[in-house]
Amino acid sequence: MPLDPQSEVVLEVRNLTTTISIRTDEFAAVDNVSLSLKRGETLGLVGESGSGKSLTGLSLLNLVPKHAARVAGGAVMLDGVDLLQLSEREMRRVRGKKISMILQDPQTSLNPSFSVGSQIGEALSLHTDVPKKGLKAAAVEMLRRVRVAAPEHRVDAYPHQMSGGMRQRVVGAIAISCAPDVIIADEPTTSLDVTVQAQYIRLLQELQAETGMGIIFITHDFGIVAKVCHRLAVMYAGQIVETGPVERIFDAPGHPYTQALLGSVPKLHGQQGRLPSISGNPPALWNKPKGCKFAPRCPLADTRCHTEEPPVYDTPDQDGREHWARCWRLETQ
Ligand SMILES: Nc1ncnc2c1ncn2[C@@H]1O[C@H](COP(=O)(O)OP(=O)(O)OP(=O)(O)O)[C@@H](O)[C@H]1O
Repeated sequence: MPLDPQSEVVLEVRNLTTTISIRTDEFAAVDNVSLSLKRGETLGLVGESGSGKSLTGLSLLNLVPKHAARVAGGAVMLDGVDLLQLSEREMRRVRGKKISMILQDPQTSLNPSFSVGSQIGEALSLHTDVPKKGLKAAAVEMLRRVRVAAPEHRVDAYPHQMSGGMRQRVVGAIAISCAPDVIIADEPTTSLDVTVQAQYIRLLQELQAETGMGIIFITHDFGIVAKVCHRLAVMYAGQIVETGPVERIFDAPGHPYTQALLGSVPKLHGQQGRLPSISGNPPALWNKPKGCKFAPRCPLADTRCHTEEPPVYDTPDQDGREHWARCWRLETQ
């Protein structure tokens, strides 16, 4: 789905840093992350396990697990307001209404003891002025919007009485019930089988076309990225190492990490592919290399890569669309 180039920016993240406490020390698991999202745009956040994708998503809603993590710096601008400056009480009003999250496992997002209708109704009553009497009818309407068959009956069902795909639709209904500007979808299809995955992705796209919401789509799966994302941000060891339009990154990845990830992945519009494994492991939080974080695994690294952190180099495409990567090799290009 092409994105209107005039589309306005809805979310702007600047220098977001989130630390994890280990004993008496704190380590940056999200390291100076900056990104932006336009209305109607889907931005894919990709990278290996542990690269900081989920923590980035949680930081945007100020939902990091407080016992272990802390948003230590940066700004998350939504509608001119820095969400990181809001009190927990103010933030509760924003969550769900302006920015929502869909998690990987619908089991953890739905309460097994309440009917799905009452859970959708609760979201609606928190953030909209639908009167109490009208909540059930509004929940039925939401279920219809996420293409749940026989919504008048399903509204009274409990989560365990539904299939995984249907539960994820209910989570989607809750997330969009208040027409948020931004949805963070963290591996929302991982627990679904391939056919249901495809249906769910189509649903998200349809809802996006209807509402113009921006989506940050966190995934391991480049097949899904090719289908749903307009732009990509590739994460490694807590940093974004490359950002650009999806086709551009598939055709001409700038960072050796992205190149390695794409190495054995089918081309755009090809069949689905998980991230292939790259030899070696990402660094531990407490043991990140001094220079480029990827240098120890990079086949192209030279001495400087091991000692000096590379800056960001812009390599826009011929239409001038933003594309950059954090790699010394781009210095001379
Ligand atoms: N609650 C926590 N306690 C301790 N460390 C954590 C916690 N949550 C995340 N981390 C650490 O922060 C880093 C980033 O984790 P994060 O879950 O954001 O990665 P990810 O890219 O989303 O991985 P995955 O794809 O496996 O979900 C990892 O090193 C992880 O071990």
